[in-house]
Amino acid sequence: MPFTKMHGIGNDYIYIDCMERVPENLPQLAIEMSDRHTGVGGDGIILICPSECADFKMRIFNADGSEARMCGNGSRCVGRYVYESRLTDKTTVTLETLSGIKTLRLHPDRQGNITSVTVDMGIPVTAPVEVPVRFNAPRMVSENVPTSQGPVKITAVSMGNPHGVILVDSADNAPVEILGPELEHHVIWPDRANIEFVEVVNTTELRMRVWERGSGETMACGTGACASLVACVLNRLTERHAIIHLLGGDLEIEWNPDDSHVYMTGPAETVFNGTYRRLL
Ligand SMILES: N[C@@H](CCC[C@H](N)C(=O)O)C(=O)O
Repeated sequence: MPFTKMHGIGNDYIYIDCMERVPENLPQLAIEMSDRHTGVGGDGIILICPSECADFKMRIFNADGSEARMCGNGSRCVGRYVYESRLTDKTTVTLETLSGIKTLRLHPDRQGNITSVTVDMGIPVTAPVEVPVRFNAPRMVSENVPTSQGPVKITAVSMGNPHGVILVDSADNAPVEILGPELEHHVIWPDRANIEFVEVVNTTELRMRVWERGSGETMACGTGACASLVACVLNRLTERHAIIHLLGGDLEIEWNPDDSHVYMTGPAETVFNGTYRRLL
């Protein structure tokens, strides 16, 4: 089975062209291929499929085999893949996902390589929640958040998939590996969640680390970056247009006041092509 390894600022997935045929047992395939010791290695797999209502359809499976509804970094890579594989010659591409149809604007350079992609991520859905978990963490930014024993203030944002955004003094020192898995599985979420730890640098810059549902800490999360900006705007901490610094690089996010859509711009990189032979 041919595949292409791609990443969006270090959020790496294995892309499988399913325009002709879809492999069997996708959750198990995602677990096998994503394994960084015994597989190809990645944060999950992404299938590029035909669509009846858009130019293409994207399906994403996390490294633990769970299927997600949307992937920001993945959608940019799908844009680059379909253009550079000549599956389309359009630079505005519609992409069906489990959370609706997204529009991708591809930005080719003079050689025709797609250096960056802007994705219309749609309208976010938000809710503030308080979660009573215990943690030993640096002091949180918000005055509402007590110290080590008390509730954590979370802004819950759906970008088509669920996110819990927590404000921290320092992204570097955030307890991502301790609080991340605890909050991912907290009972407040009907189907787990992605957890973002966000440091406000200034009104147009954030630093963010993420614990992703089904994949653990990753280098970046596109939907998470969008959710973080939305949470910061709602908490009156930033403007509606900001640069989000993640472990793997930067994303530009805008929450447009006219249409209320969130727009994400960033790179998409191809790493290598390969062939995978399933042994089981
Ligand atoms: N890394 C992705 C999000 C992938 C899905 C997520 N782990 C989920 O389960 O919702 C992104 O760039 O948005």
